[in-house]
Formats: sequence, C-alpha cells, structure tokens
Amino acid sequence: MAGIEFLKGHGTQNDFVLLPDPDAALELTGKRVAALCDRQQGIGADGVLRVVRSSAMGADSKGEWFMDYRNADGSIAEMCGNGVRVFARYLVEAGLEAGPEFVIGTRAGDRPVRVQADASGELSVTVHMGPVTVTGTSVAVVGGRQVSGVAVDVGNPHLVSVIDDDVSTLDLSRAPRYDTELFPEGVNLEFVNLLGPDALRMRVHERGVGETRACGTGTVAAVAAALHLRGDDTGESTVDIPGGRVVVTVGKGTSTLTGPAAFVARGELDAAWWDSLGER
Ligand SMILES: N[C@@H](CCC[C@H](N)C(=O)O)C(=O)O
Repeated sequence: MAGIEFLKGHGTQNDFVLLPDPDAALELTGKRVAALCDRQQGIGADGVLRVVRSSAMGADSKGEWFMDYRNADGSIAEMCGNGVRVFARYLVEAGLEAGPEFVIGTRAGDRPVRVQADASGELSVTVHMGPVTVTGTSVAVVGGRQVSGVAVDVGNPHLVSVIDDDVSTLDLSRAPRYDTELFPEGVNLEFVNLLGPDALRMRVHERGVGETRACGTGTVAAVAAALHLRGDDTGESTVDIPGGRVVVTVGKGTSTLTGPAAFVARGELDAAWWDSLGER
C-alpha cells in the first residue's frame, strides 16, 4: 500500500503516532503498531491513535470520529486521556471538526472535548473523562518494596500508590509487580507524592508500554485516589508528571482533564516497510 499519512504528536510528552484512516482501510495489526512505536526501528511512540469514522468502526457514538487507541506493544486499550487531547487538536486543525466543543468516540465511551487557548495563549484541551470509580485496594511491589494502592477505574484500570518517598527516586525501568488475579488484563501503576491539598506529583508505569512521561487517565485516577484517601469524592488538583502539568477535576459521576497537545512532525510511511510488516 502506498501513501500512508502519519503525524507525530504528544500530550505532556506522552507521545503518539497518529494515523488518519477515515474508512478503516488500514490493516493495523499489533505487529505494525509495535513497529511504528519502536524507538530504534520505527518512528517511536508510546502508542498509536488511528483516526477513524465512528461509523466505519461500527461504534455507537454521538461523535463523528473514533479514537482507535493502541499501546506501544500492539495491545488495545479502552482509553487514553493524553491521546484524546492530541486527537482533538488534530480534528480541529485538519478541518474535520469546527470546534471548540465536540465529542470523540472511544472504547470507554464518548468523551466530550473543548479545544481552547490557555492563559498564556497556548492551545489546551479539556476532556470530559466520565465517571471515576474507586474499586478497592491492593498492593504494588516496586524496587523490592511493597506499597499499598487504591484501585481506580477510569474506563481503563489503575492502581494508585500514594507514597512518602520522593517518586523521582523510584526505579521504574522494570515493571512493578501487582496482583494478577485482581487485574487479569493488566493495570497501569501510578506512584504519587502529595505536594499540598490540591497538588500532586506522579510517575507511572503503563500497561502495554512501560514508564511514560505522562498518563492522562492515570492523573485522573491519582486525583480520585488522593481525594478518596482523605475522605472526599470531589475536588480539583494539579498533577505534575515528568512531561509537564495537567489539571484534573473530579465531580460526582464526572471528571475532567485539561492540558496541552502538540504536533512535531508529519509525513508519509515508507510503503515497502509497511508492506513488509504484513508478511507472516
Ligand atoms: N497514556 C494513556 C493511557 C494509555 C492506555 C494504557 N496504557 C492502558 O493500557 O490502559 C493516557 O494518557 O491515559
């Protein structure tokens, strides 16, 4: 196949290859996703965002466009908060949505977005992330140490550990361990420091990726967990991640994530390379 367009973008340095594919014509296998995300042999990214019409996906969505999100290892995940912001910016800049407010379909359900300029004039996107549910408690083992965590569902699974040690000292080069019976499909693991009543610092080890510099659903889970641990179920907080800062609100049955979205490159995939990945 020739002429496959791609863009490279990121939301707080959680980076993505975006593939415009309105009619779902691409054969996007796990092998091709992993090859695109490979930082030595591919373009390099934490995940792939395929831009497909909801109708072409057979998705029951109020949004015309569906974010078909894949993790760097080729696995499919329900949601990606930073990805939705990048996806929303693409739709507006490509003239596929007039903005500023519209709905994007995802496997976790519809996500209304608002694309706006922030106080400094930079583009920022607010995503309505839907309900956040604390589902229980569990433990993670990181660097040989067991830490307790709060299990949170943001459409995808998270285990948030609020710890006293500075999260920047953690070794996340190897995957922390978790209870595979509680999370048979895997889990995203967040480690959080409380910086103040409305300010968190977080690092994350993502299911299907490894350590990333930001995780949007993870920041929402982190705020919900921090609120839960102090006996609250609503509030607003900044979350500092290695890739920047986002703002999260958690309400009753609702939540929002606000942060930047950027593009750094666009081009065409090499057709021979793409075709070679189709061979068994
Ligand atoms: N980086 C994402 C989350 C991507 C999916 C996650 N790795 C999973 O498997 O659930 C975000 O910004 O939310």
